[in-house]
Amino acid sequence: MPAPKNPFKARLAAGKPQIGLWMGLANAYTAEICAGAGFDWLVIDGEHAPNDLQRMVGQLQALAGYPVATVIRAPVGETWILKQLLDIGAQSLLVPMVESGAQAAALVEAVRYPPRGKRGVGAALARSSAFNRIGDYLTTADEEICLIVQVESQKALAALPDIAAVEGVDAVFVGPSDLAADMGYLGRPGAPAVKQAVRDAIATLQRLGKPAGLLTADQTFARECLADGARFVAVGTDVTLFSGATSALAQSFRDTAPARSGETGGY
Ligand SMILES: O=C(O)C(=O)C[C@H](O)[C@@H](O)CO
Repeated sequence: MPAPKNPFKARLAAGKPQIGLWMGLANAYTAEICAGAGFDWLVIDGEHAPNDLQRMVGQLQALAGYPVATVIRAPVGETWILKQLLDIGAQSLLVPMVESGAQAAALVEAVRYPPRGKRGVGAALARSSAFNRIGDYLTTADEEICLIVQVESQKALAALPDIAAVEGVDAVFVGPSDLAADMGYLGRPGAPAVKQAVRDAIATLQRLGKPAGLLTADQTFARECLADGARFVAVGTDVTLFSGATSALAQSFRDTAPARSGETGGY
């Protein structure tokens, strides 16, 4: 019995665009709500959300029964955490702050078993092998791993051809927020210069035949990038949707309610 097929990787290979959502609420309950929304893929963010391994396992389990692909973003591209994420069952890994071909090649080694790589062999204990019930996991896992590297600095964009040329890098995610910061537009991922840099990167990746993706809550920009050839676009985050909606609802009554007299509680 082989490792499970990776639907995210399969859709990339088929050239089908995938619409996703970023999850930073870091819990299985809201992850399951997102799973039923109709997105093609969901990111469990291990970099900027309070996601530890136990929380990420819980979210993987909550999502397991739904027709949605899961991508886990590692906090950093280091072997020790990548092997743990793979062992808990992540098949698609998003690794931040990749800036060279050499760094990308080292990541490929980290997510592959010997002899093609250096991933530690712990499948006997791992959820990824269905706790050792997938008999052929060790010899079939590599093919179903999808390694997505993030380019999010000017240095990374300059190295984009080298990064994209690395065998084993399955896709490249362009990070508008960090790219903006690096370009001198901190907090302004929608600045024209940043948007152009993102679109140029997508065009380069299209030319190199490497799937490109990004995260943007700007739906117009998302559609522009899809038209440019982006293959996996996250169009929002659970945190900002939840935070924005709750604030808007509260404010809508603030505009009509009398000024509070300072009393508390007492519903
Ligand atoms: O640089 C980016 O953009 C990303 O990598 C996504 C952000 O980190 C995400 O957390 C939204 O701010």
